[in-house]
Amino acid sequence: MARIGIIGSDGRMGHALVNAVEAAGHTMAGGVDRGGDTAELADECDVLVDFSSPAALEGNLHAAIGAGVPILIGTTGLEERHHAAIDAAAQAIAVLQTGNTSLGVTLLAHLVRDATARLGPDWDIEVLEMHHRMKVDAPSGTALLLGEAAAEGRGIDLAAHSERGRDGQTGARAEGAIGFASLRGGTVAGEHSVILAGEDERITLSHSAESRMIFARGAVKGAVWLVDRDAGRYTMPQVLGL
Ligand SMILES: NC(=O)C1=CN([C@@H]2O[C@H](COP(=O)(O)OP(=O)(O)OC[C@H]3O[C@@H](n4cnc5c(N)ncnc54)[C@H](OP(=O)(O)O)[C@@H]3O)[C@@H](O)[C@H]2O)C=CC1
Ligand SMILES: O=C(O)C1=N[C@H](C(=O)O)C[C@H](O)C1
Repeated sequence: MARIGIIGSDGRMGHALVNAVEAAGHTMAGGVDRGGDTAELADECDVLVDFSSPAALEGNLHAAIGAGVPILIGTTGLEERHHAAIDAAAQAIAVLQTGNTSLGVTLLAHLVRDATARLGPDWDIEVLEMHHRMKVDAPSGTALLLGEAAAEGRGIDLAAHSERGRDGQTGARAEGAIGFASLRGGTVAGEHSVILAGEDERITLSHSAESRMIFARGAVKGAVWLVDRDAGRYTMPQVLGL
């Protein structure tokens, strides 16, 4: 039984996580939100789970390192500097960061990597996502994770090939681009499609989240898996054995 501390406990994911922790037979060590004492929480738990905000990331890593506890980071909207901070923290503690903790998306990323590795470069890659009206970052962390999988399969660098937010006289599609489009509205928990568009045919690989519980269950699994791991940066495929 693991004692799990939740950062962002009063948010949409925080509420789902409380349910998932109890359902899996683990213990809620406590939760913090904006202005809370994350260092104190870290001292009282076996693992921290962070679904809050990129602005909180550095402080959360600092608290985890201070207490010597692992941390699972589900927060999205992370930039290069956040990933550098995670890499540095992973020298001292076990860290798992992912844009999506669900089993379905973890498998989808494998399928996307495999498909883009098998198809030639004349197949255009587009990533489409839709989320609820309250989501604050775009493209979603999952869209970026899937874009990364597509880029890996094709053997290219995602940053150098991303096309985001097309508008106006864009010109023809850049050769080798990986395009991203984001829709927002209603209460959609998470819809992602990777569209592979070739000459006269198209393949769509997609995932639909029907509830936030899929993310919460995956996060609890990942958090428990992190307890007592050596320092390092880990991934959801490692947790799920995919
Ligand atoms: N990886 C995955 O599988 C998933 C990732 N996410 C990501 O998780 C994050 C949270 O999503 P969601 O729950 O919908 O968002 P919410 O806005 O509902 O919840 C965020 C919570 O974090 C709190 N918070 C904000 N800033 C801080 C801070 N500095 N320190 C501690 N707590 C803070 C907020 O408090 P306050 O309201 O006071 O600001 C709020 O309670 C997002 O980045 C989202 O994209 C979501 C689903 C799945
Ligand atoms: O903010 C959300 O709600 C979600 N965020 C994650 C993302 O950015 O991909 C995961 C999930 O799609 C829900």
